Amino acid sequence: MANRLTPLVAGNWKMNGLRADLAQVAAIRDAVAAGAVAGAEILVCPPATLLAAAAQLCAGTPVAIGGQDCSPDAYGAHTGDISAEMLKDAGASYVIVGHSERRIDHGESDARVAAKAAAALRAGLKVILCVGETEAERTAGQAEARVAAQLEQSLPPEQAAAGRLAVAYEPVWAIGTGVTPSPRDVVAMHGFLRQRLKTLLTDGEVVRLLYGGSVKPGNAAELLRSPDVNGALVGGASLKAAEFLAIAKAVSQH
Ligand SMILES: O=C(CO)COP(=O)(O)O
Repeated sequence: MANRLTPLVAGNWKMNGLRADLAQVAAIRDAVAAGAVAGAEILVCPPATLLAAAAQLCAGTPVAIGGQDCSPDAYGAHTGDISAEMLKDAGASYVIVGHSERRIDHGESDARVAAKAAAALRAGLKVILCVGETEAERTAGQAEARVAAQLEQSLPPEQAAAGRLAVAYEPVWAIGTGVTPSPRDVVAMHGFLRQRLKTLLTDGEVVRLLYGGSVKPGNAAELLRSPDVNGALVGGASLKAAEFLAIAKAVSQH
């Protein structure tokens, strides 16, 4: 049975954006409020410095704001870290955990990612959990095994996750490179992830599966049209409202 889940189109600004760029958030908000992307849920994840201001701009509108990471701890002596409670307090409703840039740059293990996801759910946030293989793993024929292991080991506890979990498939080699898997490969991996999710979670059928990695206005419709692709996690192309909205339109119309 094919899923017909409301697609989620999420922008991950990564370490980009100064206060002047809040104009992009306002432009996204205005277009969404005017009905430009009816049929898709829109989320912007700015850097932590802009989160409260972005949330204020979007308060009372359908545009959600999210964090890009959170601590597994609620508070305490963890210099530089931000807790899920703080994100929530600043106006976030989502947080991304387990992005490959965090796994690689900060040595985050699957267990730590699972603890972050659990902390986010405890704080009342929704979670986008990222998984994805490296180029070497794909070349070695280990893409599915790698992604399955990451999924299993970084999932938060099932009860907490119900209705509040999305999984993003982001092949590391497709992030920021302009190279994407073929639409066929995306369909195959998402189908595989759907089966794994159904085995692991009672509501695995309705967990949204996002694709991320060099999504652009020109390839969004083709990459995202499979029933098991329930949205996108967009990096570089989410920094400009016009590009992000073009992707969201392509997703909402398929
Ligand atoms: O990592 C990504 C989103 O989280 C994808 O980034 P790009 O869209 O810039 O390839």
